[in-house]
Amino acid sequence: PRGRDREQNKCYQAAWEMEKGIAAMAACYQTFDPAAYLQYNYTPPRADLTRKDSIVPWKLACLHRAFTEDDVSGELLLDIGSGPTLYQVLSGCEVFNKVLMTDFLEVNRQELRRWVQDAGGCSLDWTPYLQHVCKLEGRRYTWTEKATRLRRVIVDVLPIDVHRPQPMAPDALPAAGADCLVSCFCLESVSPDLAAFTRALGHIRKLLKPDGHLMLIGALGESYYLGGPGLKIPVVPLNEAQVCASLKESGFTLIRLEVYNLPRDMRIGVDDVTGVFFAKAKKK
Ligand SMILES: Nc1ncnc2c1ncn2[C@@H]1O[C@@H](CSCCNC[C@@H]2Cc3ccc([N+](=O)[O-])cc3CN2)[C@@H](O)[C@H]1O
Repeated sequence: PRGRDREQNKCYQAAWEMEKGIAAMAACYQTFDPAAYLQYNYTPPRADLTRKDSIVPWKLACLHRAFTEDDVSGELLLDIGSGPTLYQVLSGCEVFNKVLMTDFLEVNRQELRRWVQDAGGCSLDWTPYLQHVCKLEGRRYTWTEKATRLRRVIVDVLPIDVHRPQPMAPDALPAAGADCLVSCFCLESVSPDLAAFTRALGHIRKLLKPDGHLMLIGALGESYYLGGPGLKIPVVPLNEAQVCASLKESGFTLIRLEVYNLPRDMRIGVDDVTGVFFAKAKKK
C-alpha cells in the first residue's frame, strides 16, 4: 500500500506543480499593457512594411500563401489568443465569412472590439497592414473595402484559456468545431513549460473540425518578452524540432514549417527571440 500511496502522491505533486505554473503565468498577465506591446512589436523596425526582411511582412506573406491555397475552405475561422492584434486574420477574412477572435484578457478583447466597432481610440493604426495585404491579394479591392469586410466577418471577441481542456464556453462554437484555426505567438508565451505547450495544442485541437487546418506562428528561442514597461513575461524557449514533435504528439499532421531568423536590427530588447516559425498543419 505504501508504494501505491507514494505513486499517488507523486501524481498529485505533478498535478499541483502544473496548476502552480499555469496560475503563475496568469498572474504575469494581469498587468499586460496592450498599447506598449503593440508599440514594441507592431511598429518599425519589426513592422516595417517597406522592408522585405522585416518580420511582419514575412508573417503576412506566410499567412497570405497558406490561406489562399485551395486546401483551405469553410465557414468559420477561429483565432486563438488574438491579443490586441488583427494582422493574423487579414488574409483569412477573405476565405471565411465568419471570424471569431479570442483572448484571455478583457483589455485585449476591448482593444479588438474598439477596432471592430470603429469607435476610435485604437492603440495602433492598422491601415498600413490592410494596404499591404490588399497588395498581396492583387488589389482586387481597396483597403477600406477590406476593413469593411473584416468588421463584418468578425462575429465576436470571446474569452479563452488554452490551459483548460475546454478552452472556450461550450456554446461558443458549432458542434463540429471551427473550420480553421490560427494562433500567433500565444501558446509558447502562456505555457510554463514544453509539456504545457503541447497540452495546450491538444486542447485547441478539439476546437477544430476533423481535417481542419491550423496556421500556427510562434517564437523560437524566446525565454522572455516585455508585456509592458518593465513587465518581463517568461516564455518556454522552443526550437524547430520541439515544435514539430509537439504538433505530432498533440494530433496534428505537419504540412509545412517555415522559419525566419531575426536579423540583428530586429533584436530591439523587447524579447530575446532568435527566430519565428510558421507551421501549416492539419488535424489528423
Ligand atoms: N491561458 C491563456 N490562454 C489563451 N491566451 C492567453 C492565456 N494567457 C495569456 N493569454 C494571451 O496570450 C497573449 C498573446 S500575446 C503573447 C506575446 N508573445 C510573445 C511576443 C510576441 C512577438 C511578436 C512579434 C515578434 N517578432 O519577432 O516580430 C516577436 C514576438 C515574441 N514576443 C496575450 O494576448 C494574453 O492575453
